[in-house]
Amino acid sequence: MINEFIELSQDGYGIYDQDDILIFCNSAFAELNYHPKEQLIGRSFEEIVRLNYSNGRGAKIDSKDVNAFLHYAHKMRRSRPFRIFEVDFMDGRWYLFSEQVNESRFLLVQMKEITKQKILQGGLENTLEKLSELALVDELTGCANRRGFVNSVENELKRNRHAGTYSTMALIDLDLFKKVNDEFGHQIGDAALQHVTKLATTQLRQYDIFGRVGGEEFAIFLRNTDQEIAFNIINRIREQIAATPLKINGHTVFLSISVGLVTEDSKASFEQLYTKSDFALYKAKALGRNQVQQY
Ligand SMILES: Nc1nc2c(ncn2[C@@H]2O[C@H](COP(=O)(O)OP(=O)(O)OP(=O)(O)O)[C@@H](O)[C@H]2O)c(=O)[nH]1
Repeated sequence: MINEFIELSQDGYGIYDQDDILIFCNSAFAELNYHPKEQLIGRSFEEIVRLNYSNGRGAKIDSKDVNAFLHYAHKMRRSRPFRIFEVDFMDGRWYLFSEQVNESRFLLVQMKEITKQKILQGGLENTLEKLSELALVDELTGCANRRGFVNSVENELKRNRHAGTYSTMALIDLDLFKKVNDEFGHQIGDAALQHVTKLATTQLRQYDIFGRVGGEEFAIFLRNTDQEIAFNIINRIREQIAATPLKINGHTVFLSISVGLVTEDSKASFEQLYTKSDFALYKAKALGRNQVQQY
């Protein structure tokens, strides 16, 4: 009875003896090895692999070197009483293989097709990756959004808590941005936000953290940077933005930024840095905009 069900099964079943000669297989196993049962039984595992490989069929062999693959497979087969692993085939199908060894070192192989599950899993992984990216990235400018910025800065602060170094946070707000939108329209306003992002990020070092933390508000975190150097970097960004108007659709849009900056030792929290730089930003606005003020 069990033999009848094994023969009917969609899963492939095969038994290799201690010399790795195939002594039994069902029809599904034969079909998965692209030969009738009679042509497979009596052949060794190695012969079957070589046969499929020479016909461009069977398991995808990463190294493109069938000898290296066989060397690896021989090492792994019977290395444990039970093994389970996934195999992708040259025709695009995926199989879950399991190998069971008995006391006489005979090996029972079971092959179950999992192509559908692999496709779903791949789609799900891609979607998850995109979703987590979306959660941290600002769609308009491509830089970190508020959450992405906070995450990165908090990780950095955690890493540097005991380093005894200085870090700087700068809060940037576009000046009179409402007028830009009112005069040129929201679309050009959006382009201005992209323009500012590009100008700022090209001035920054690879490990500086930049993000859009509000509608027309950006923030920069400079680790390991004392006040004077930080001021120079941020002021250069301010000068560059003031000197590089956005030219778009025949318009020239002049932009400037106000910046509040604070430098603290590595024990400061994100909230402390943010509150202090916001305070300095308020000062920069009150004193006439297009300037950097330090806390
Ligand atoms: N185009 C565009 N505009 C935005 C976006 N987010 C916020 N804004 C605009 O930014 C403007 C901010 O205006 P306010 O907060 O009044 O400040 P301001 O005009 O920049 O003036 P000051 O900050 O005082 O220099 C508003 O008009 C918002 O509509 C966005 O994603 N795209």
